[in-house]
Amino acid sequence: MHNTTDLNPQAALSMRNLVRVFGDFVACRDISLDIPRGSFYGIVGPNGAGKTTMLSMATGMLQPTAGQVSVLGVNVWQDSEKAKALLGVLPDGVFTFDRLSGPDLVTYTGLLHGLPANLVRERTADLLNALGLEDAGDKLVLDYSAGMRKKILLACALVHSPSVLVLDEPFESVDPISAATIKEMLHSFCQKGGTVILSSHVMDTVQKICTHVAVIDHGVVKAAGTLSEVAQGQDLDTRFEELVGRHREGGDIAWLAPSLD
Ligand SMILES: Nc1ncnc2c1ncn2[C@@H]1O[C@H](COP(=O)(O)OP(=O)(O)OP(=O)(O)O)[C@@H](O)[C@H]1O
Repeated sequence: MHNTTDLNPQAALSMRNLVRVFGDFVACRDISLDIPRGSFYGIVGPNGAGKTTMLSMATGMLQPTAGQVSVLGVNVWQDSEKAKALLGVLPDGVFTFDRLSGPDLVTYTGLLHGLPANLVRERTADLLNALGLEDAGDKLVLDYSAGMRKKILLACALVHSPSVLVLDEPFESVDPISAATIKEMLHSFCQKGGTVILSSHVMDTVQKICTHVAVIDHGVVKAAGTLSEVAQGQDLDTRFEELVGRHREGGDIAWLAPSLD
């Protein structure tokens, strides 16, 4: 039994009292969450709720103002090299080396992780093929479509075969056939004992593929647990609205109408 104030070394990802302040704005306010190993964990919340901020702190990309986080018992901010080897991260809209071709970007990422060149070559080919990017050839990532860009960054997150995947909106802009392939890939990764944490705005996707879910709003965890614990017998969409309670009146903007003359 672990003290709830301590990081939980059994968890895939354990966060304790994470806080992030930007100027005088508190984006994350005292977030504590344990993500069980082998779970498929959905993070949902309205725009600006703090999901990306939380995941960035949890993956060593954004320094917390306060709090602790560990991945499989390794402290992310004290032992960052070891932690980063365990993590595969698809960040939301950050800078990448986009003047490289897709295959070069994945290869470069694999080599940075210290993998041997022949293994990187094989894995790069497998990933491009599985994600339907084999025809992009030498096109620079800069010239990729939004969905292609998402998929090549996913390939970069997977190339070193991490144990815990943290994916910020992995299906955004991705076509339905590629999305189905990615879901299958992630599902099989979980079945082998891997952990997937993803943020999404699509409740239907979360309801269909996730085992667990956390609802974040205004920088705090409103509810977290298995899907059925959080949904409490309701549709996840309905429960979400109930938890964040934010349906706004004013959907009818009087001047927003086609000109009929
Ligand atoms: N670098 C920054 N400087 C100032 N404010 C920031 C910064 N990064 C994030 N914020 C603010 O923190 C809040 C949470 O942002 P965050 O990107 O974590 O939300 P989110 O839940 O991921 O939203 P979305 O669903 O729209 O992607 C927002 O109000 C945002 O403007």
